[in-house]
Amino acid sequence: MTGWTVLDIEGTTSSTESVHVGLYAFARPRLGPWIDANRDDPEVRAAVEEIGGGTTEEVVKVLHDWMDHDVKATPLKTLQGRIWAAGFAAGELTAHFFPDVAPALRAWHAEGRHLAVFSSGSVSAQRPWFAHTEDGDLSVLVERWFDTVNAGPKREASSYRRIAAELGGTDLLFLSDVPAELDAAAAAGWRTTGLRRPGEPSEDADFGPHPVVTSFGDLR
Ligand SMILES: CSCCC(=O)C(=O)COP(=O)(O)O
Ligand SMILES: [Mg+2]
Repeated sequence: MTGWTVLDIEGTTSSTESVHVGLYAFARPRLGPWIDANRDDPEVRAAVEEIGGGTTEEVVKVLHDWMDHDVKATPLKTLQGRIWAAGFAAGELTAHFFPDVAPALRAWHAEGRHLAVFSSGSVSAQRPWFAHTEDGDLSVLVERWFDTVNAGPKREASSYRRIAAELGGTDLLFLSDVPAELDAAAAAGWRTTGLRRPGEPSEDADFGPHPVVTSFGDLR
């Protein structure tokens, strides 16, 4: 078995609740103090400028509004990711993965399949998310990490072409719970499979022409 399987996180490897309730609630009260403490950090300064600048209070108001509406804006993801990374490092956060995910990732890796992640969550959040799971450190199984900064928006085919150029090869499979993301990957020539997990927002989604599974255990 060769080629790459590229994983979405929220709704695919992990529950929406674990991201929205666990991670978002952790970041929300910390955004303002974090920005104030790290104003001189180039990444933080760039994120604040991209939001439009202003006082910390004004910036946080925009960030909270994006979080309330689950807008996956890159500057929000950058700042959240840094706060979550600190939370994982301090032992204050643990990642949630659906029970079928760790056994499947270990089996695919053992068979020689390459694994990568493409999520709206920043790479600085993706790595500790995979490293601090109830099933142990899954980050050692993942060779490449992509987000909206180093790949581009998840609903645009150009992002999947960019990732394909980075990974090389032609056997590329993208797993996601969002049909528009699968459409973009398919337009770039990738194989796709939708995750319709019970209790997730994608439960009633129309996946159109994409194959659909409810668990990683159903994937060959
Ligand atoms: C652990 S990474 C943080 C998850 C996150 O913030 C997010 O927006 C996940 O979106 P996805 O593209 O993986 O559905
Ligand atoms: Mg998702």
